[in-house]
Amino acid sequence: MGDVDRIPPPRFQLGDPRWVLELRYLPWPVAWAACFGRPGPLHVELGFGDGAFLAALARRMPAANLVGVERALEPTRWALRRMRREGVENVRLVLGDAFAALAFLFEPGSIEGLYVNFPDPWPKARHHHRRLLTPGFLHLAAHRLQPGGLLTIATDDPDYALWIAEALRDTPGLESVFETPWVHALPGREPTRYERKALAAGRPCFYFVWRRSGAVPAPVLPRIMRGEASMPHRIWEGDPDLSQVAAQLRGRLWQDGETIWRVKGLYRAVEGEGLLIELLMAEGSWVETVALIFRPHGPGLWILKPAEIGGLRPTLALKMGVQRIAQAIEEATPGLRVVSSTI
Ligand SMILES: C[S@@+](CC[C@H](N)C(=O)[O-])C[C@H]1O[C@@H](n2cnc3c(N)ncnc32)[C@H](O)[C@@H]1O
Repeated sequence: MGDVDRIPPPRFQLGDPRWVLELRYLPWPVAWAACFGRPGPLHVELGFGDGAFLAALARRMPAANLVGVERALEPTRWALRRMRREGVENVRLVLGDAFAALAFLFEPGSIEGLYVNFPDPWPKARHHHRRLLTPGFLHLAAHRLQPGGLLTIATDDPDYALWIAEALRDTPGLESVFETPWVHALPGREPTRYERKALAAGRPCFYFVWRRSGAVPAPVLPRIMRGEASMPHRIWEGDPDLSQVAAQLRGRLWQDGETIWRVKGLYRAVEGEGLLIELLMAEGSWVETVALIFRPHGPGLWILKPAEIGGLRPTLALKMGVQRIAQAIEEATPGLRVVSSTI
């Protein structure tokens, strides 16, 4: 057997603080001028893929500070290589979710140019909830742009383009810089990887360039626990029956004002005992899925806590979600005695 069961070491480690920043380790919001070592207009690309567009933009605007956000590791790795190879100095790459980055890393009215190139269209209606562009996202984008700042979106999916045109029209404080909601060519633009593919296949592209032209009301965002809040957890003494706990949790839904929690999935540990609880949380326009772990914590003790993955932040909704799951566990296991709790 030997090494078969061992997890291989990561092929690549991000740890290059000069270029790559991990969302979960950044202060909210980031003092970008300090991060770049100089003030400068902020330009942000969300979902930068291989980084070609970002690198070209950085060369075209040497005085600007450019931030790219991408949630997938592999493209971030390609982009990092590119920045090094091409000697690009005025770019920082953030590994994390674009919505979260926009919401928490950037001050209102701070971005001069925001770019979303070829966001995944998720054409099936039942997958629309996976789209990056939602009315809530566009509202947030408008709020983060400075007055006169530009939001540029490109897509080759005609259905998505129609949806985007309508959604932009409904977003407060934005207007198209053109007479029409989109144009089919933007001269001088560096085509992205997806754009090249679309153009090579003869698919027309739709380019939206919308300006922040008016007031934008503050969007509803998750409330963050301030101060020295520790991640919510609870420890019990007792002997829970995991089947009972799972039965108590399966499909549960809770609502408190604007916040909704739903148990999306339950997974039993393959080795040892334990449950992984997938919890969907929606607060205002913010929707995220977190994983909570319920497992033994020393002899006779059990712990419920968020899993340390996915750039979790101590939001109030997370704390209240852990509270609800803890209550359900206690309902399923009458003999449990709380030993310690931060919820
Ligand atoms: C269709 S690709 C387009 C890549 C590149 N912009 C281009 O035009 O070639 C969409 C990219 O957005 C990234 N992405 C999708 N949803 C995201 C999110 N919520 N946060 C950050 N990146 C995201 C994907 O990982 C992928 O790299």
